[in-house]
Amino acid sequence: DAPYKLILLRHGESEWNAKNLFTGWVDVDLTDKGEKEAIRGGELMKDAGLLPDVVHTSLQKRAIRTAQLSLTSADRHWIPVHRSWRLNERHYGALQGKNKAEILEQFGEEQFMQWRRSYDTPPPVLDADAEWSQYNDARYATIPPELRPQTECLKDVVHRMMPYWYDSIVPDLLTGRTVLVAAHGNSLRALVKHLDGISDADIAGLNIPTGIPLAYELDAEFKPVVPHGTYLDPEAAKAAIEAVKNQGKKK
Ligand SMILES: Cc1ccc(S(=O)(=O)Nc2cc3c(c(O)c2O)C(=O)c2ccccc2C3=O)cc1
Repeated sequence: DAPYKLILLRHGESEWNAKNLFTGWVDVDLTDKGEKEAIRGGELMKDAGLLPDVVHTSLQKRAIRTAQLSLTSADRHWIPVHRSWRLNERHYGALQGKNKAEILEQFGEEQFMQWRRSYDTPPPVLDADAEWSQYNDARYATIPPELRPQTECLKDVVHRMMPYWYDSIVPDLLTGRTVLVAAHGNSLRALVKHLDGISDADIAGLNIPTGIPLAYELDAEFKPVVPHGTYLDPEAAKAAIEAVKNQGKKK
């Protein structure tokens, strides 16, 4: 019975975050800093006595390794793990592999700002045989080709993530298990949008700090007992959220 315990953990710095490139479905690894963030995330769970019984993650190594590193430092490396493309980062289409300057040059400020704020406008598609395409990657062979993303808007991410929430995560919660979801900025945004009932207009402005577990207690209707959940290191979370807000204002 309620309350159900859910922990969200966004992977830390990746090799392309450090280079300020759009990553999306490109499968880059964590940097040393990103690994340390994951380890600290596990320590925070352990200190809080919030021990996952099962973990759900994506098919991308930065999330898979964040799950493993955090669970190891929480002494919970032995729990069952489930991986799905439905928890992958948002597919950034033709922007994958590009930095801000290249995008501004190629598409202009107007288009850039529109994409940035938009909920339902996807970037241009990435051709199946393009340099940063994963269209023919073995791990996506089980997705029917017509369903395989070649670009996504946030709305697309919500729609492909929600079946996984209902069919795979909720059943685990219903058995009384504490569930860890170790995933990405936009796949976690999609989940938080659903949990907290955030509007299409507001969700683009929501940033989930990396490496700090976000704990939700859900009632019998799967509504958060505390809206927006509780970060296991509230000060660090507050500072990180402020920093991203200021970074976004930077020209
Ligand atoms: C690689 C990169 C480019 C631009 C930035 S930003 O400082 O301008 N902030 C930023 C930019 C964007 C985005 C963003 O969240 C952001 O913080 C987007 O979400 C986005 C979604 C679909 C197309 C384009 C964007 C987008 O340009 C950060 C990182």
